Amino acid sequence: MINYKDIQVVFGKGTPLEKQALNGVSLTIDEGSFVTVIGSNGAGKSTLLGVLAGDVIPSGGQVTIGDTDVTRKGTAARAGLVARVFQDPLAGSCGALSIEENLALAARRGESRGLTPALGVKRREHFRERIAELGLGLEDRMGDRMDLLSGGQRQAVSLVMATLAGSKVLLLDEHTAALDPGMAEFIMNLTQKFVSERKLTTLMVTHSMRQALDFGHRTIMLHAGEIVLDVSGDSRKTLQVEDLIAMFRRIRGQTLDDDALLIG
Ligand SMILES: Nc1ncnc2c1ncn2[C@@H]1O[C@H](COP(=O)(O)OP(=O)(O)OP(=O)(O)O)[C@@H](O)[C@H]1O
Repeated sequence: MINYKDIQVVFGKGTPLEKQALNGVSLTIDEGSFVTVIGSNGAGKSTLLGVLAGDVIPSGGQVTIGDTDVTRKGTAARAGLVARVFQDPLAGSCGALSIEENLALAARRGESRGLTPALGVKRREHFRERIAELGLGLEDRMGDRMDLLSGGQRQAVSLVMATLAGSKVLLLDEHTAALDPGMAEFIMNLTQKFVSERKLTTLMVTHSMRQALDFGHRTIMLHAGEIVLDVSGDSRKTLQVEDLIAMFRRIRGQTLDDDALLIG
């Protein structure tokens, strides 16, 4: 179980650019639950994920993952607990390293260094099998540099990387936003498969209202650093994309320029 308790995040405190990114967010997420997170630009969505990943340390409140209080732990200290996939496929991997080398690094997240060889024969075979499962033919390109792959191929490899070290929490930050619709669908199906097979507790930020309702068990909407909508169960099942867009409009108090962006 994940618990955010009265989380406050202030960037640039005491400067003219001071920004309250999260304002007393409290949220409990059951183990194995898949939560979709929506909200306008600057609402605090990435910050919410950052607080769990450890790259944002809150100025107030407490975050726990299971029995572990991670509030003040940095990213390295919780690397074995939390995995993250970003919008930019290269943000979570190293473009100059091969697919295989990236997988080797990902598999060692949260492990103490020097105990096991990063690329032993067994590990190599395991990586090859995991990549072959993607059905993209990348198992024959294990030595290719990551930055030679297409955006969709990189996101597929990034998802495999995120599930290699056995982290039970998966954070997805608009991980299909830069992909064409066909590839976005492929990556979402893969995401769904990994999440359900591995029973991952998942938070997925998306600007697509369609994705927000089609995937997961629960949807939350952030606005100005606060949770303004939290739906699950039957009330979520009956919710339509149009309802979400109407709420979005009401909360933002303005007309959206491009509904297609949100629906797609
Ligand atoms: N490191 C930082 N330093 C200063 N301000 C920041 C920092 N990170 C985020 N912010 C500010 O905090 C607010 C929340 O940012 P956040 O990235 O969480 O929003 P978001 O909902 O993910 O937005 P988007 O949909 O545009 O990605 C924004 O006003 C942003 O400019």
